[in-house]
Amino acid sequence: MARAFVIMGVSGSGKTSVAKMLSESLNCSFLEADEFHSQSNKEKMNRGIPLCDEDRIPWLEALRDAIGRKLVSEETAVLACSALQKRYREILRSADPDYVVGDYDCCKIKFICLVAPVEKLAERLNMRSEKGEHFMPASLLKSQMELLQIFDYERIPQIDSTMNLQSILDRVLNLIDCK
Ligand SMILES: Nc1ncnc2c1ncn2[C@@H]1O[C@H](COP(=O)(O)OP(=O)(O)OP(=O)(O)O)[C@@H](O)[C@H]1O
Ligand SMILES: O=C(O)[C@H](O)[C@@H](O)[C@H](O)[C@H](O)CO
Repeated sequence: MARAFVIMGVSGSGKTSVAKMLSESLNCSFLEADEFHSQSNKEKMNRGIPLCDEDRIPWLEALRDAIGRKLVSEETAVLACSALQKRYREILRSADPDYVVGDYDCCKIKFICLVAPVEKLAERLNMRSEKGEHFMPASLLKSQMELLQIFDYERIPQIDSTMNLQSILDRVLNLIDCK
């Protein structure tokens, strides 16, 4: 059965790195949420201004549609996406046409959250910005951490993202039972 695995978490938690490796392991498509942001969203973040729901909702809807297209064609996909709030994840979950709100076990959209201490995340983001590799500044970490909200009943596994990437991947593969 095709599923969509969403590697989620705040900026710098390693979503892109882990999701790419996972898609290679599963030999499936990789979707990068950053590539779905409008230019104005990226410029806003680059100026150190957190996005608001008005900025995020069309972006999440575009991601939902992209996941939906994969599922319709019976393709498994891996998505790297912050998905910080439950209401954002609900938009992504609705890519599964059979999703009944609250029935997380049956939903074909599965979330795995990467977590790390803020100091570690800031270190990574500062290093990345110095190299000019990304639009996201470390100054947005506080707002990202404040927004991250996971409810126990969603049963979203959390993985310590300070481990090396291979160990994180092994953990993810064990969790999704696809090894
Ligand atoms: N487990 C890890 N060990 C060492 N470095 C890591 C690890 N995970 C990520 N990094 C490094 O941290 C930086 C951020 O990683 P990555 O882009 O994958 O995170 P992200 O969550 O996708 O960030 P963003 O949401 O800002 O795009 C990169 O330079 C990456 O190489
Ligand atoms: O929801 C958000 O605030 C944004 O999507 C950010 O999380 C960025 O996209 C990403 O983390 C930076 O690459």
